[in-house]
Amino acid sequence: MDDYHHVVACMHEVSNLARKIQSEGRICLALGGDHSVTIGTVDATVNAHEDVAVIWVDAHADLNTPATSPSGSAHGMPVALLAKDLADYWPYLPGMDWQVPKLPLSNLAYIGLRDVDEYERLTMEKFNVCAFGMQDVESLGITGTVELALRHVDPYKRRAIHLSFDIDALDALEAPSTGTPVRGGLTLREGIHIMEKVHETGRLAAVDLVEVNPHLGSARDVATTVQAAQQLLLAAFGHSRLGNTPRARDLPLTKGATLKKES
Ligand SMILES: NC(=[NH2+])NCCC[C@H](N)C(=O)O
Ligand SMILES: [Mn+2]
Repeated sequence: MDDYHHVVACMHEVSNLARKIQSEGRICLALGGDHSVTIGTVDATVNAHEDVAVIWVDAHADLNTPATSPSGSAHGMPVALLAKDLADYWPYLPGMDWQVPKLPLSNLAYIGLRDVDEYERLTMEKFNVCAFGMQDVESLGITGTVELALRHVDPYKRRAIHLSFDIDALDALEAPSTGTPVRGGLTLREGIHIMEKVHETGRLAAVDLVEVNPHLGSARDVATTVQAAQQLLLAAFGHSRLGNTPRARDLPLTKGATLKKES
């Protein structure tokens, strides 16, 4: 692919901004768009924190290099570019001098895989990458899957967590407006469960919600996809399906009503 270095150069800006947000102690949210935005956002997370775990929820592994990619698409490559273990597999690309691959593949877990290219498979086997494909979600259930994924990437419960969620991890019925949809995926409920459990750790540092493309599909497809993305994000940021207690913990009195007994 000839213009990958342009993408990488733009991602320098994204990384700087995302790093600033995280250094202020805020959770960085990136909405996309192309999954290659993670070249900037994950770079920021690994530089803003000592020790980082990545949960990558996706139908695809996004683990190609220019030498292995069947499509040449940048969104199929970000994990390979970020991975420390794969540094030697990249040629020198002008514009990417700022980017140092720092993420150990052992700190990453995939959830939702069901469309993995041959060389991505080979890479996963060679580097023993932790991956929960849809078969695993079927046999372990989503609760077991998330528990094991978190235990793998963050065994001592002390790492900052970067959660990268490609909307195509959801079944194409749940999120049709995306560029590379694959049937047989997660339900929205399973996606929400992942978000809730990662939120519960209290160590969420950054979230990407990507590959939402409102230019694809009918108006109904777009509404379905955008609503799914909204539900996922609410869950990631602490919205409870059972309701959240208001910050002001007192129940307001209706005008004219008086409390007879202190409760
Ligand atoms: N973020 C995505 N939607 N990635 C899809 C990648 C598809 C395919 N594996 C490729 O490398 O071209
Ligand atoms: Mn992806």
